Amino acid sequence: MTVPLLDVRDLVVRHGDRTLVDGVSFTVAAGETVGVTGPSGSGKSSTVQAVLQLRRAAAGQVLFEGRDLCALPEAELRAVRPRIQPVFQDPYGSLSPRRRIRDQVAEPLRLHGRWAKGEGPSRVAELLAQVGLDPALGDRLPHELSGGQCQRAGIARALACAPKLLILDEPVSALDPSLRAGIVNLLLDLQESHRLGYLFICHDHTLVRHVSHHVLALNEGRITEA
Ligand SMILES: Nc1ncnc2c1ncn2[C@@H]1O[C@H](COP(=O)(O)OP(=O)(O)OP(=O)(O)O)[C@@H](O)[C@H]1O
Repeated sequence: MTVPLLDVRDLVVRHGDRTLVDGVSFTVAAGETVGVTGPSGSGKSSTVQAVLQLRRAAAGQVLFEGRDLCALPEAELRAVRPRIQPVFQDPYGSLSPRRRIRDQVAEPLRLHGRWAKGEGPSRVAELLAQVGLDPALGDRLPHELSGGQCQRAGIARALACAPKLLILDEPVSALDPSLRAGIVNLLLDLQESHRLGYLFICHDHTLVRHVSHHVLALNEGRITEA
């Protein structure tokens, strides 16, 4: 049996004596999208923060390629982190406002030892082209791009980490409706070409059902429908 990319088992997240996530289990296979919906305050962000190891799980397991991230020593966790990349709602918020797009896409390549001398700049241009951006836009600062272009640049930066799983936290809801389909189609194309797994938080029921292989509905920290 193949090991799922992500296997979340009986996840519990608490804040003080409040239980925010109460025994949530699901899997995401490579190349598959799992949608997460639910009203505000139902535990969607707390769940993905625990998957990203930004929040400590009080109980349960977060198995990524079979290894429990909650139990990994920090040094090993650091090696796994680049494989799980978040894409957030605010396209400008995920980039540094004062650094050129090119440098921000290059940074993960340098950090993770994939900046081959002489090939780095062409790799950045390739990543920008992969997300549908003219590589010349690499010279710009985030505020010189549209929201849609900026979200694409954020996705290029995530791809520079050679991820296997993207955590898409409302990735199109802050965008002008006319730009949303372009980003959704880009994500679908990238999923196919890179066999990426997606955990896709989305309030829009029509969209989440359109793009997801499975949908989890959360309510008060529990899955009410799978
Ligand atoms: N740091 C915190 N301190 C106290 N309560 C928190 C904290 N983080 C989250 N909560 C509470 O936990 C519950 C779940 O919040 P969470 O952000 O996970 O929900 P959500 O489904 O992502 O909501 P939204 O759609 O509004 O982002 C909410 O009642 C929230 O108020």
